[in-house]
Amino acid sequence: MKRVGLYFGTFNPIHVGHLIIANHMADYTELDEVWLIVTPQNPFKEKSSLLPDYQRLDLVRRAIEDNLKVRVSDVEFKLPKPSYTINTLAYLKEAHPSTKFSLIMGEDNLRSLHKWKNSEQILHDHTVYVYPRVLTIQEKEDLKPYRTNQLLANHPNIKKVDAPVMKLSASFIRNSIKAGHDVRYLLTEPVYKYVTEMNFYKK
Ligand SMILES: Nc1ncnc2c1ncn2[C@@H]1O[C@H](COP(=O)(O)OP(=O)(O)OP(=O)(O)O)[C@@H](O)[C@H]1O
Ligand SMILES: O=C(O)c1ccc[n+]([C@@H]2O[C@H](COP(=O)([O-])O)[C@@H](O)[C@H]2O)c1
Repeated sequence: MKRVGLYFGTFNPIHVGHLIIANHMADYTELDEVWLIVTPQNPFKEKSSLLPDYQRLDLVRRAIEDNLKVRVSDVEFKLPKPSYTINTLAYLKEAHPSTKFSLIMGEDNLRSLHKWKNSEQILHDHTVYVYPRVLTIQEKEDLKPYRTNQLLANHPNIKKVDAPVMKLSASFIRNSIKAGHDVRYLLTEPVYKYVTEMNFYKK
């Protein structure tokens, strides 16, 4: 059975922080592949600087190039919105019956996992690979209850992975481009070239 870790994100744009995690999970854990699931624009959320779905997907394709262990998926583009992870998992399981799907998320997202639709079922049926994040003092405070929460702290399906930590976000990159800073080392070369050519995030 193939083991695939799903890494969900807006990827607006995909940056080296995302790629380091995806590659680490594919290379250092028992996962065979990592699929980057590009999340469509949430119809309930206004985001003026959000590139259209197909352009963010294109950037992810350019970023992973020919990496056989890190793939991209547009599965959520065709599914009902908003994209509940439980629905995406159900669709993927049906489409790929001989694949075992796991989730990949940062420890910051553990804070809100209990609010996800059918979160207990997700945790019961899937391994969740959790990587460390650089947390602000407030985020550390917010996480405290979950560190001591039995469901999450000692859950057999939560696997902590000591992946490299990089304090970088897509919003920092967008703001940097807008302000005219040099972001070439924060993106892969093909992504940097394309973002520059297309004048993305300049306004
Ligand atoms: N530097 C990073 N290292 C590890 N994980 C990251 C990093 N940046 C973002 N992530 C995580 O990767 C997932 C996908 O990232 P996404 O593009 O949605 O967020 P982002 O880069 O923080 O973007 P934005 O700043 O626009 O919110 C999210 O779960 C996010 O928490
Ligand atoms: O399924 C849910 O109820 C659910 C609720 C919130 C977030 N998620 C997933 O988590 C990803 C990150 O969410 P967010 O809100 O941190 O951008 C998002 O792309 C979804 O795949 C899923």
